[in-house]
Amino acid sequence: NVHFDDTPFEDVFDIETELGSGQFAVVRRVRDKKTGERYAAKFIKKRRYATSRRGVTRQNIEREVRVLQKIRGHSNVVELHAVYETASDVIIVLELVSGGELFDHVCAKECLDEVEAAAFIKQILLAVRHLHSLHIVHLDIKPENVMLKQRGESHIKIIDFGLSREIEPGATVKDMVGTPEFVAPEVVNYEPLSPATDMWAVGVVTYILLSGGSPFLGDNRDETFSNITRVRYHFSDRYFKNTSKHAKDFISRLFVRDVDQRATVEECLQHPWIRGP
Ligand SMILES: Cc1ccc2c(c1)c1c3c(c(C)cc1n2CCCN)C(=O)NC3=O
Repeated sequence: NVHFDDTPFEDVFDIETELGSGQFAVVRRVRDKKTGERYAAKFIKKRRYATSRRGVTRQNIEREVRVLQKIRGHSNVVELHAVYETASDVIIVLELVSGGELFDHVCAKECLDEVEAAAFIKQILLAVRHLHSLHIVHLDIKPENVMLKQRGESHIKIIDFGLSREIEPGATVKDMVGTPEFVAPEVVNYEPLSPATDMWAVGVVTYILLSGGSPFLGDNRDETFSNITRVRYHFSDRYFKNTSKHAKDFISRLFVRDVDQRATVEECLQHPWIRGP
């Protein structure tokens, strides 16, 4: 399991380059001094005082670590390697995925052909099925959080479980989380979150992979939210003229307002667009 090491982080790893940064976390590429192995280290700034709004609470950090521990062992989910703590940060050492973001891959090609897109979406569905089977929802599925293991290969890994949480069946979790253009109507309306919330986001990612455009994005946040709650999207002929009926049906089964009617991950894996010929 994960060793919560008392050895100072700096004694074990050399810090190489910064890979990315968010509001309260910085991700750096690090190298184990003994083995030469490279990892991604996520430095999470700890909240100093209860009344502060800066930094992340211990409870939220422990939740992310607990989720990472629980989901280990699936080839489409990034592996947790170790956890360290300093006075100011908790450092989560993670498997390094060096193929770049799926987002960049799509941008480089403007949009993907259906066979390639379906192959990526199938892997995302396999990772999501793993999470949902453990009653965990990701809550921030978007192209930036889907990364290629190696450049030029099509093996993807889901990363960044900073917003993920365990949702026991029947439990009610409400929270305004996620990235506006990917959130489901229940998030906008502050209604209970569920695995279906992830499935909506899979629909948005699929739409983007096939068209390069974002289905609900408006000129501002309010317009985006209004498009989402009214499920206002369309398959513009410009991008979807040559898209198969199966692909459009796959997306339409996910852009469903009623969470009980929305396709589950199992139904998506059985869909003709994913099962293929
Ligand atoms: C080569 C590279 C470049 C940027 C990276 C990563 C790897 C990366 C990684 C992770 C996270 C949470 C964020 C990461 N970022 C930040 C941007 C992610 N959307 C991670 O868990 N493993 C990574 O390799």
